Amino acid sequence: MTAASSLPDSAIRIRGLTKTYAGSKKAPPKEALKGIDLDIPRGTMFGLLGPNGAGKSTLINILAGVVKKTSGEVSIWGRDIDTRPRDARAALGVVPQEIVADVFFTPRESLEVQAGFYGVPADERRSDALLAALGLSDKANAYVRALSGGMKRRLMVAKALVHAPPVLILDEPTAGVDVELRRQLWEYVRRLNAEGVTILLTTHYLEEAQELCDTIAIVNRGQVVACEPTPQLLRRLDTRNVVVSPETPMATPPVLEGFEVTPRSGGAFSVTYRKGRSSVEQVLAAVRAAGVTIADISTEDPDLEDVFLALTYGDDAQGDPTKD
Ligand SMILES: Nc1ncnc2c1ncn2[C@@H]1O[C@H](COP(=O)(O)OP(=O)(O)OP(=O)(O)O)[C@@H](O)[C@H]1O
Repeated sequence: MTAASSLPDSAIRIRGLTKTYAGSKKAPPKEALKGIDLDIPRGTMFGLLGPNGAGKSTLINILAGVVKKTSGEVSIWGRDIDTRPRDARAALGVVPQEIVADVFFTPRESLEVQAGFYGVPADERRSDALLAALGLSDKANAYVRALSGGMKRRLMVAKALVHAPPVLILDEPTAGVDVELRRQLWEYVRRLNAEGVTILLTTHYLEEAQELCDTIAIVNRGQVVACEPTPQLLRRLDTRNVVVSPETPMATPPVLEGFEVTPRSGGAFSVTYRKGRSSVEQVLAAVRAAGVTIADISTEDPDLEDVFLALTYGDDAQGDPTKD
């Protein structure tokens, strides 16, 4: 057991976490999280990646204390969210997906109110330092409704940091954000991380996660399908698609042993292969061997859906003797 004075190895520790949303007359109950185990090491920049509806927001809302879990254990900075909810929340700053603007306050007032909410004593408040760090000093006394969308978003980052939490969650922080703001935001987040703040970032974008995060967990349909150091995960995701248009359009694409085949519009189909394991040449040979005459081909890099397919496919294929 760790001594009370030492820092936890895991900034966030999750075991067997499930969440089922109650159903209604119109909708059946929804099992949004199906038993999540996750350790987010202290000091890391951790990416939580998944498509729409994967369960990312549910997970984050449970951490933030706004959604009640169905079962499982969660601790933040070594503090159990069931037995020490206030302490657990105090260790966490959350920048939500949606911009929530306090229209009646100036940015400085907004930070002061938030600091008051967390019980930060007046002499420990750092509103001006945060405004400066996020490039909002000259807007300190402006009305929030006069700020641009990007400024409001930066103000939300500042608000999440008023109580100097050791763990910061950024939920889809760059959705709808322009390139320049994205760059500034990442620069600041990297600086925070270098100062020791553990960062948990959720995103739809593999590119964003791979650029920023040292570890990436992929969630799909309420389950963690991968959790690895970024370089290791990227090696596993080394997939490409070959899109084949046959001479005669095919309503049902051929079955190609060792490859994932997906129908495309117009009687075409795509074949997903691992660059490290196969080549376009081998894909084409397999297509021809299946009796297909090729009219045209193109290649494309995978999107997130293909990544999930590749990951799940890889798992299914493990130990499969037919696979070379
Ligand atoms: N309050 C709710 N009641 C019922 N079902 C819900 C509720 N909130 C979320 N869900 C369902 O739970 C599943 C997970 O949703 P969640 O919002 O956690 O996913 P997500 O990965 O955050 O997606 P997004 O990227 O779109 O925010 C989805 O099928 C969603 O429809």
